[in-house]
Amino acid sequence: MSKTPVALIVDDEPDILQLLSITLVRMGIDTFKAENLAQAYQHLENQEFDVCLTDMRLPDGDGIELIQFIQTNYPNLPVALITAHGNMEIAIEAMKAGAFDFLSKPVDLHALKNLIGSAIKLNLPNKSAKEIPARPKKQLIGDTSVMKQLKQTILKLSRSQAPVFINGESGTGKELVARLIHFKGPRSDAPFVPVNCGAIPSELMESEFFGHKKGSFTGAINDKKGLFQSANGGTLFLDEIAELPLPMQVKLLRAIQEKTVRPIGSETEVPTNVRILSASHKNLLKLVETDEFRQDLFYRINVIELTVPALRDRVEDIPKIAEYLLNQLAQVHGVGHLRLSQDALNRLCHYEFPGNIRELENLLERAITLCNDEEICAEDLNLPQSSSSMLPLKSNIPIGERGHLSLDEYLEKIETFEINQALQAADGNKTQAAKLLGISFRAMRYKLKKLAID
Ligand SMILES: Nc1ncnc2c1ncn2[C@@H]1O[C@H](COP(=O)(O)OP(=O)(O)OP(=O)(O)O)[C@@H](O)[C@H]1O
Repeated sequence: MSKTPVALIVDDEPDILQLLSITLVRMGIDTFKAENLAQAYQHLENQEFDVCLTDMRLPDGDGIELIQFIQTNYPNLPVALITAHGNMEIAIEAMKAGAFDFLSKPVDLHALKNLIGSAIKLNLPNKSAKEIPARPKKQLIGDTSVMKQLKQTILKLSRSQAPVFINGESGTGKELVARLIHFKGPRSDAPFVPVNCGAIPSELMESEFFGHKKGSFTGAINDKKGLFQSANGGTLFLDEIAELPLPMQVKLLRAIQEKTVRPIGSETEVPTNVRILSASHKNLLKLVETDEFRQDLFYRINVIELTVPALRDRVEDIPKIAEYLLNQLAQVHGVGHLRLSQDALNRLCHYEFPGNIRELENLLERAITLCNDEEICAEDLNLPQSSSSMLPLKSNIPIGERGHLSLDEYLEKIETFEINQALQAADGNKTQAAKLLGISFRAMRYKLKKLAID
């Protein structure tokens, strides 16, 4: 029989303490109560706990102190802060200090149950291999110190419910990092729902995120669940969050803050229990300064920021990553063992990789189809002539030789050239090509149409 979970509740108001205790006991959890920090420290010394709930204001200190104490002395114990309603600043401070999650007063029973459920799962013994749900097959390869640090941070963050913003150039592995945070944490048997914010047409965004009721607008022929509801219990990964139009940013902030959504055409709010992870290759703080991204949303999603380094900043990892990707590609293509010649490896280690690991993946995939035997040589890689080139997508349009062309025609020619180069580097993937060019998917779609590029 599994052991009964034990919770520590810390609050200086006896009524609240009693109420929380009764609620938890009804959920099958043993509780210990403390009215101040001193009592809490004493309980922690005498008893092992599975979860701790603490109020912010305590007679001999505050909840943040307790969170820090637990982080240092009992790092495996999930602790959540109970805050005054709407006090997001304190909630964010608590999560930065290592709190697993927070609850707003008056405590909502549904939210409390979800929180306790996730916390208890954290310390359950590892599931047997059979029980483990589909995990991401892909691994995060790399032994450089920056990658070791990243892996440790992922493990730590997987135990928390805090929103994480993942920054890094296109193709560095931001989505992979988000998946790992999800799959190593207590939400792993619920869905991980990735969404590319730059790829949803603005007019459909609200319905995509929050769902709609049948008949609520032309074309709404059925009830539709939104992404928040699809990710319920799990994680919603907002990729390219900088591409969200401002009106949508307001609605998203509200949904995150209130933990409810209202489908279009519905009278009622639906509670949601979703962890938000987000990513962008852009500098969000700069966008906040130019009023292109809302500051309040920025602070809400960026409680913890994680940077995935560019491949050129961890060159020592290139051989291992290349070998790993080659093995994966060999399986996909049904070919035997493949290896890189020393020459090919040298070329890769000297290449700039503007498209990072995704570009390496594309490049190896092309090389597999070109190579004659099981060894991939430097020529098969088809890298630009000058391997030390910092800009492999250099325009070959002579600047200053506009000739008879008008300025617009000349600029269009350069644009067409650069877009074709990016499409080639991204193996025809328009979303990736747009990222390489530093433009949104919408802008890319517009330009492809305008310039009649196939
Ligand atoms: N460290 C790594 N080891 C092995 N494979 C990796 C690593 N990092 C990324 N990859 C692989 O590289 C590809 C690109 O990664 P991913 O999609 O996570 O990047 P991204 O930063 O989210 O890209 P984008 O900005 O374009 O959305 C994926 O196939 C991923 O599995």
